[in-house]
Amino acid sequence: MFVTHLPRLQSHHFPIFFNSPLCKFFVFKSPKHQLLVSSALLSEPFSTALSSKPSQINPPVLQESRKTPENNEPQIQLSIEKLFVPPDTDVSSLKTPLSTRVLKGSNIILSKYATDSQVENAEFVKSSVKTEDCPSGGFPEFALVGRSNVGKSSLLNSIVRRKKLALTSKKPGKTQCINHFIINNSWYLVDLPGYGYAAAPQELRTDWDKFTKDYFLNRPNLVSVFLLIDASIPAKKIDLEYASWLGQHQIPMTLIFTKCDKRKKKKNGGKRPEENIEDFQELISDFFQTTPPWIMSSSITNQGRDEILLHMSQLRNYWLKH
Ligand SMILES: Nc1nc2c(ncn2[C@@H]2O[C@H](COP(=O)(O)OP(=O)(O)OP(=O)(O)O)[C@@H](O)[C@H]2O)c(=O)[nH]1
Ligand SMILES: [Mg+2]
Repeated sequence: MFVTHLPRLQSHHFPIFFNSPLCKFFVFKSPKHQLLVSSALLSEPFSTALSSKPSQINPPVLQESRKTPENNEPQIQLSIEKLFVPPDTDVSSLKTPLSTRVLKGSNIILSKYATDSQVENAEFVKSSVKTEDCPSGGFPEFALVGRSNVGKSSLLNSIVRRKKLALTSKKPGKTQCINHFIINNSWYLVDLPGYGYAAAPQELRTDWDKFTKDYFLNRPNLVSVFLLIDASIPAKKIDLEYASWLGQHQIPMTLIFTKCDKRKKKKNGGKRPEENIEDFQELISDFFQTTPPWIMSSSITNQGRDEILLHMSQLRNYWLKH
């Protein structure tokens, strides 16, 4: 189901560090995910993924380029204001070309905070159904949320390179608690129940919705939510509404597009993951003033695993220093 109307979020909902770029276009090519940059120069970074509190500057309105490439490969074309530049990052002073600083299959610029991204060890800590029961200690954490069956638990396993650390299932509704996993004894990954599982009893669904939203609103060490969206199917209204809810409550968000390995046109409702991702971007541009950071992934091919870890490391290290 497609969304026809969602509330437009005002600029004060999102911290923006963006300052007039010399507008040039980025071309994101698929399936090789090459990024071609004609030229680029930015003077200030901007952020939607991290709970920092910058002064607010409206981004300039730039055109999006949608040229067809000569070899007819599908592509996502991004203008500079659709890139995510981490806070405290001055891309005009980067020594390497900006194109080499964009994480593969994403709109994310890599900052000086991207260090210690390897997972050395990962352990399950505990399951909770109340925010106040979650582990104490104040380590930075990232929560995986998304529709039931979108692949949250599978992505967690892919990230930590363990097949069964988080339990997965073909049937939706597998994860039912706030599950904390500690990584390298220094940060948490959190697996959450999915939303939108129509077959679950209404009471249970309301319960999951209540405690996950309470967790988002009241967990002080939550660095960013990772909202998972199935890229193998067209955008769902419930996903757009969830993204909108996170934005309205100023909860930092990164979009992870899952199941990017599912490329068969028939199964995908006639659209490839790149096209569904582009459609989703288009739909959220109606209610987000700046593009949130996003990354393409697959738990089958492990696409996006290193990029997600690098992005988490830069968000985490910035958070720890501020
Ligand atoms: N092709 C493909 N299948 C995937 C991918 N990720 C997950 N799946 C499959 O999708 C199904 C659901 O995966 P889970 O990881 O359990 O999904 P979940 O979001 O944790 O689901 P709930 O806990 O029920 O909310 C399983 O059959 C997975 O094998 C992916 O990247 N590609
Ligand atoms: Mg799960």
